[in-house]
Amino acid sequence: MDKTEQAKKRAAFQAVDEVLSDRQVVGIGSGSTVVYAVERIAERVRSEDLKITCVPTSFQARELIINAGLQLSDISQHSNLDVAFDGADEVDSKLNAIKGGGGCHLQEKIVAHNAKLFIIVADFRKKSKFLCEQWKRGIPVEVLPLAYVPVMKHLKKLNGKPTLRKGVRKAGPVVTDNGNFVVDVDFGILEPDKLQTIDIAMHMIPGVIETGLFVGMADRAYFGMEDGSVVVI
Ligand SMILES: O=C(CO)[C@H](O)[C@H](O)COP(=O)(O)O
Repeated sequence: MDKTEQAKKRAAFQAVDEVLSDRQVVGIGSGSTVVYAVERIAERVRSEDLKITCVPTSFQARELIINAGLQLSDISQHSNLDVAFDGADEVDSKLNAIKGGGGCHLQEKIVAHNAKLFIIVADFRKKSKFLCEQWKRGIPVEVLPLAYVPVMKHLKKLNGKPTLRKGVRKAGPVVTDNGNFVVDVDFGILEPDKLQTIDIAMHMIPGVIETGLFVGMADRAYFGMEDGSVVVI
């Protein structure tokens, strides 16, 4: 396992060990770091006989839950979650985050918003002072397919540089689990006090379904560092 994978695993394991307790309803995020959180939840469920109910944020999360033998529910049956564990593309020093590198931020945001605790697990590459310092792909925005052209026009008026996300093997745009497109918008480096204004402005554009800016949502972030430590903010 390389250094980055080890860092992801350490962060996820420590977060689950410190936060998870019996009889919780737990949101399961998406991406590669959350895989380790699910691994640790499943280990603890088995060894401590915990009663944990899991709410997925994506097709991937649903499969992770099922394959780990955990109890699967959904947000309509369990809309009051105790905690949600999720990865992030970048986290600033005030715990604001960019999510949606994997295109799952709509369901991730719904689950995080309905959780008492929202815990981010990530490796050292995701820890920044300001958002978009290291993450150069822009803010992921989920967009209604028929509206992507006018939405991109209006994102440019906000001084953003929008790009329609294209598939790697698939010809044409990436389609989310919800049947929508993703537009990645580059606004340059974003200082914490600018985030809410820009997020509200994007939400005001008809056709924008959800942004990957998670402003003031995270309660804690666990970063696996290169030196083997875990930094918690
Ligand atoms: O927001 C996400 C998916 O929509 C992921 O949590 C984010 O992309 C981080 O993924 P990884 O843990 O693989 O770095």
